[in-house]
Amino acid sequence: MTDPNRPFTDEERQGLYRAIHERRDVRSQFLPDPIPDDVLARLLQAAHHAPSVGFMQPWDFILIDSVPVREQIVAIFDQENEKAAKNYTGERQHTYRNLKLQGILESPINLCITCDRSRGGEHVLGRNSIVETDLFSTCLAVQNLWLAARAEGIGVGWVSILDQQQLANTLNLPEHVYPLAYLCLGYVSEFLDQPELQKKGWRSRLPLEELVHGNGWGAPSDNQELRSILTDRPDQAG
Ligand SMILES: Cc1cc2c(cc1C)N(C[C@H](O)[C@H](O)[C@H](O)COP(=O)(O)O)c1[nH]c(=O)[nH]c(=O)c1N2
Repeated sequence: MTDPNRPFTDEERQGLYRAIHERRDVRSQFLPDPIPDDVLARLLQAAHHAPSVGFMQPWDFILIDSVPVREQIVAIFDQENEKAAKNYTGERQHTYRNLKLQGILESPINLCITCDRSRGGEHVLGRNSIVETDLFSTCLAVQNLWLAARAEGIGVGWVSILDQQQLANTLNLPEHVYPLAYLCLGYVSEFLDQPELQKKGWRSRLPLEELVHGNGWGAPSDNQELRSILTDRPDQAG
């Protein structure tokens, strides 16, 4: 058995930061190649090892490879995306309509990660005050899977332009199970070097130093040394 207190080697630490910084939301670059079962199992294990409130583990994993089911999801997406496009006018709407925001059929497999809101019974440790902590926990499972996938060379795209009730009906979810994340998974032709929305001029990454406050909202931190290095990626410093 390995010692859980052994320090991470430099290489292990760099690998983790690399997965974090080079993870991308993928829509356009999927290849049709299937994901081998052992790789898929590792991704699901990574998700299942996420933290969860009261160790509730509220997630289930619905693997969707059926083309007819995925076509139904695309129809839900098209309907919601049309509504979303109408939130913009002029050039902005034109840009929106030219964004590719899902790879449901291009990817070889889709995965819906759900949150069973009743798992663990009526009183889940840590969930008595903030009831949404089951949803937060499930988001952490998504992120674990997303990072593990990046390390495996697999792209993940989150599709949320979907009517939740129609999605739940299509996947036959019981009433107490919430479809938290609809994900497209597959190998990719390339990982972009920056978020696709940034590359296409939709929105840019905010400067971290503007987001770090001291002792309350809006007050810049007094820690000048910290402020001066926030512009660099700390894993690449020195
Ligand atoms: C909860 C949630 C929901 C969505 C997303 C993300 C998350 C966290 N993202 C992906 C999102 O656009 C992307 O993460 C950002 O643009 C940043 O890019 P990278 O993920 O760093 O490549 C996303 N992308 C997309 O094309 N269609 C979508 O419906 C969604 N929905």
